[in-house]
Amino acid sequence: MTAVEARAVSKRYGSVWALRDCSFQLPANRIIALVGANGAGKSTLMSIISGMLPATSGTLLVGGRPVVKGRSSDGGEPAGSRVAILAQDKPLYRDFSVADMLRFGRATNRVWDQRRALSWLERFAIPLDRRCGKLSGGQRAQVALAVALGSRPALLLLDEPLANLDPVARTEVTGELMAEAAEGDMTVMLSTHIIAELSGVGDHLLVLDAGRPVLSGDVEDLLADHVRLTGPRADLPPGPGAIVQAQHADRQSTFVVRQPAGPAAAVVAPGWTTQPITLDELILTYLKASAGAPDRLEAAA
Ligand SMILES: Nc1ncnc2c1ncn2[C@@H]1O[C@H](COP(=O)(O)OP(=O)(O)OP(=O)(O)O)[C@@H](O)[C@H]1O
Repeated sequence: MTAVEARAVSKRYGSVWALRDCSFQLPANRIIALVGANGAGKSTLMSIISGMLPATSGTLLVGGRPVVKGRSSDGGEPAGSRVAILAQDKPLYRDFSVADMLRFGRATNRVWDQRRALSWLERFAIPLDRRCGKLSGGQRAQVALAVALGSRPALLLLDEPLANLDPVARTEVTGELMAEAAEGDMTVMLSTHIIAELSGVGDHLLVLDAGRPVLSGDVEDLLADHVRLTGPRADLPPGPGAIVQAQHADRQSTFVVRQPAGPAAAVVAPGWTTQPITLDELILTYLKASAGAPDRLEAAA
């Protein structure tokens, strides 16, 4: 099942291309990590997926249905294409109590699951009678998450939502979200520019660089498919596969290679060693490779 499909989606703000010809498919009921540097286009992509922002060109489908700008999350669409977005600024009414925010959620969403919202708040010990303006940044993030979860989205978009959480809370939140996704009726897409935040979080990866997807896939598959080969200086690695990165010193060459049939295809030629690659290394390798590509995005049309 596909949660989100992008077909040649581009977005231009004036003369700046924020997204350029993005095509990808993201599987349903998973945690998708959307990774990219500042300005890579993550917020823009999430805004388009949520229907808040129109694409300049291309088509985006959620749950198989094209996203139409302005369609609200309670606009009557089928359950499979309901989207909730938690943007960086976490809109909460400062004078509302936490309980008021849940009432607000119930009043503004056609579908509302009070039990789900309440149990999230209980899980993180957020006092219902406290005014939102008196909550810490991390607690406000939890309230916003509870309201988003209460709307029972098929797709929950979290735009750098964990920034205000301490490391313990962050691990707990992502663990709970993974459990909710594993129950089978919600896909979570969370964006970050901090690769270290990712470990153990996303099980599917989408890496954006300067508005283009440079890597997408199941994290385990990606890690299994890539290998680092080090050996005597050579122009090409000693086996099949696409070269993602090549580095040469006087007497030694190192290649990161994407192999056609997983690590079983690794050819260990005399003098060569193979090493697995970590998730951080994999992402950085693709970002570096993309930065060296000739058609970088800065050029405005
Ligand atoms: N409203 C806007 N008007 C003009 N340019 C914009 C606008 N919003 C974003 N941009 C530009 O589009 C590009 C992508 O921005 P976007 O906010 O989507 O990136 P991001 O990956 O979410 O970045 P960050 O991690 O810093 O939040 C950047 O070059 C940004 O300056």
